[in-house]
Amino acid sequence: MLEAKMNHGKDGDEIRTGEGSGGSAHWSAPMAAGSVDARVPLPGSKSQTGRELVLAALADGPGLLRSPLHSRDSALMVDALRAIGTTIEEVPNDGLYGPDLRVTPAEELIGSTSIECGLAGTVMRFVPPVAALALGPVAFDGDPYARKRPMRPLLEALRALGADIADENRGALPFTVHGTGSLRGGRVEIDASLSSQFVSALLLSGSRFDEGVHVVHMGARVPSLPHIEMTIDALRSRGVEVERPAEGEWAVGPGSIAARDLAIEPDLSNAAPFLAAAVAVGGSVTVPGWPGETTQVGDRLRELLPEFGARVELTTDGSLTVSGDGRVRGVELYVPEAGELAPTLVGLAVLAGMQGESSRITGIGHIRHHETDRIAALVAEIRRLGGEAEELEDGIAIHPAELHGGLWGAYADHRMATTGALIGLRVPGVEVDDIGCTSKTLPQFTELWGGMLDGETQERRGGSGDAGTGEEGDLIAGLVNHIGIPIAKGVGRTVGRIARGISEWD
Ligand SMILES: O=C(O)C1=C[C@@H](OP(=O)(O)O)[C@@H](O)[C@H](O)C1
Ligand SMILES: C=C(OP(=O)(O)O)C(=O)O
Repeated sequence: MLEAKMNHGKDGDEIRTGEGSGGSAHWSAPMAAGSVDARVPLPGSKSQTGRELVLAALADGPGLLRSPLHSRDSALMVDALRAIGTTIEEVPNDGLYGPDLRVTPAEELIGSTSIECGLAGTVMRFVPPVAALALGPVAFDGDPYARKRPMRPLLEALRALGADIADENRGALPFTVHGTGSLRGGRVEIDASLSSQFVSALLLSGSRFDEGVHVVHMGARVPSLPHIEMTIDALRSRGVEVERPAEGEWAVGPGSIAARDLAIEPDLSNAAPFLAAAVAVGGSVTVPGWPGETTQVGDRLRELLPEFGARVELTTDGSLTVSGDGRVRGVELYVPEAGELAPTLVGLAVLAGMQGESSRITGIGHIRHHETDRIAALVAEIRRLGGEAEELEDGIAIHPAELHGGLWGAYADHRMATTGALIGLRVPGVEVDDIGCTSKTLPQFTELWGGMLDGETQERRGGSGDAGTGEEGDLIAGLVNHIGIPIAKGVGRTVGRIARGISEWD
């Protein structure tokens, strides 16, 4: 499994611009020579993997996570839970993207350890309540920008529930949770307007608090509500009753969390740039394994991409196909629930701007607190390539403009990096400064992106083998076709490369 050792910017100064944030070489974003035609199977959901790891560590017996995500964020979560005594073992499977995980909860969670959060919001928010249940101090720290991400409302809520926390950076990383083996719990007021993860964090561990937890949101709009639905869903599927006493309130009673053997869905938010590619350059992209029912916010792409002019089809065998004709319409979108998708949506809006159309994407003020200030970063990078973008208090406006090539800063943010790749499909000479930061949730990004475009090359060449070295990939594509998940040969080759490379990732 990928180890959590890629600390983008960890030893350097705070990452402010995209230039050289991670130390990896610039990546020339490939331009599309024509339309795309590819199937792109994606690894597991970051958000589900993180939740299910936490719940499995707190459960009443050993459990299994099938086809989990293996990426920097998930590795950090695994390491964090191991550090406080959880046993997590890899179990080989037949999947494309790494082993299953068997999780055996600790008899007693232990402290006197430290936890590296990297840039993972899920680790820095979901693990501190678990650490309060451990015996002894647990010190948390993360990447330079992680120290800027809001923590205060959660730390204050945990204190109000009985936790002892020392936060030398006053409301941000680094801080130390002095666990005592239990937490009183009860009713707590919290302002979750900066991140839904504060609510999810309290609910995930809440049933292990002596009095359970009753979370009362006090403040402006809570963003990313589907992620709270995902938390509730995950808890209910493990026998934890979750109530909603009123709007903006969630409660779980004290009790146990059932151990489970479950499968993680593909990451539908990571599907966004791939599906958007079909809108950007025309043709079609299919993501297999699309769940018929899901709480993942990426499912909203089925309504959001048609706003740009795409056609979307979800087949009964669970494949989502997005098709376009290369014309990208401007949009007016208000998407507080889908901040995670916003960088891709903005990328498409930029391409619409190149076709003379204006767009406004609002309801996303909270993405200033994601891996970087995404509103400032997107506007700065779009302008750097000659685009016309404007920061709004709660979003971004894009105006018609031609773009030219140049450096696209990723700010150590995986979704900034993939947005640079998306724009680079239509703008020659886009260089992403730190494509390596896609390892946060999708270490295979460049291979899958190249494979998607190889599929396009194959299509233009009439489907014959083209790259000369693709036998193994063709074999895998053929095999996977045989078991019912057809993929383009180019992607098959990619998966072949990934399969060969898995043991080299760490
Ligand atoms: O709970 C989760 O897994 C997440 C919640 C959301 O955070 P915010 O509420 O901070 O937007 C989302 O953007 C993030 O990528 C993952
Ligand atoms: C906001 C994101 O991540 P995190 O879980 O670190 O908050 C994201 O993946 O877009």
